[in-house]
Amino acid sequence: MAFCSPHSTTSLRSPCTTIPNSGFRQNQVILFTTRSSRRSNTRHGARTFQVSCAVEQPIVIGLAADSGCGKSTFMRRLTSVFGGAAEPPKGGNPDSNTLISDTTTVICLDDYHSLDRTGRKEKGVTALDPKANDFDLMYEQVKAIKEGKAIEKPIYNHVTGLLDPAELIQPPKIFVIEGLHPMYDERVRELLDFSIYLDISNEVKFAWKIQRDMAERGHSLESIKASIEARKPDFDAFIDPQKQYADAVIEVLPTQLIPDDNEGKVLRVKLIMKEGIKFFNPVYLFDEGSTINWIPCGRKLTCSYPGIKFSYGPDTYFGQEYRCWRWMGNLTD
Ligand SMILES: Nc1ncnc2c1ncn2[C@@H]1O[C@H](COP(=O)(O)OP(=O)(O)OP(=O)(O)O)[C@@H](O)[C@H]1O
Ligand SMILES: O=C(CO)[C@H](O)[C@H](O)COP(=O)(O)O
Repeated sequence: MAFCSPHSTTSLRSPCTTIPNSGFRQNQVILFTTRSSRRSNTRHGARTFQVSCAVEQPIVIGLAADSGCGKSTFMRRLTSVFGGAAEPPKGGNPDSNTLISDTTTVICLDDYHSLDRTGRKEKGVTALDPKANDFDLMYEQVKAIKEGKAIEKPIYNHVTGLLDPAELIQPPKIFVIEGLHPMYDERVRELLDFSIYLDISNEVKFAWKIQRDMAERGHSLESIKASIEARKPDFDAFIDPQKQYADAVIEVLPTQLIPDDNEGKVLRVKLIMKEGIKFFNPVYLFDEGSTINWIPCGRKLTCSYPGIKFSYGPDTYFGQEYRCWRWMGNLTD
């Protein structure tokens, strides 16, 4: 939404600024001239008006999770909800981590790794360690986007493990920063309009990562397990604590409906939503504020064994008021 107000140029002392022809901008100044028979406020009958428009700032959303916890999967779904298919920047680096749709640009915070793969190995740090990341640049660039300015963002190349030349990112309507540390640095955190943490339990994380890294990335079971174990101390120290700052946390845990399930195909999901966030109304089931358990009868809804179970109700999380929506089971249709 844009708020526009017309002023005659003489009523404003501000100089006229030129605006680059790209993206969404704030404080746009548009000059236009009309012919007028009246001489007041005119030169040779021409009357000049200035329209200054405060255009909506990009909305900035942070999505945090460990590697292999479904950030890309979740973002693909979310950008399609916002509108348009998300694609890598056209004509750019084929290994770019960025996705752009009509409304939304998603950048991956791996692009702010200050140490490349060799550098991390030499220094004995993981990518989760803040020492391997440039938070000053992350802050400056997210702030610039929020101010409606384009940025030259570095690219971390996951294929080569090197830092590639920067890519140009224009300010979109919705700007999503996804990765390991969107809520780690207080300055970056303050810029977020909304934040989400995907809290995937170790059992589910193992199942998802093993299935993907063996099928798509050619890793062995042993190497995947070793990598998850090696990252665990830094995950606990630097990634997991960010969930206390999130406006919404999505916990994914193994089901309790099937005793000793180790397939990880039937899940238990808990959506924890902070109260009182601007523009965000926690979702609820049937009756706001109630707690509901529901097992569908099976005649109206098709669901395979073991069925599904919902509940909804108020909860506390890190000492704050939240609404909590729980889902257990599997809907097939
Ligand atoms: N909601 C889900 N239900 C079932 N499987 C999922 C879900 N989300 C993700 N997965 C599976 O988990 C694996 C990892 O997901 P994804 O690639 O989206 O994670 P990521 O956090 O983007 O990983 P990375 O940071 O390592 O690139 C994929 O194989 C995907 O199919
Ligand atoms: O935790 C990660 C975030 O996705 C990656 O492991 C990190 O970015 C390093 O990447 P790579 O293993 O490709 O060098």
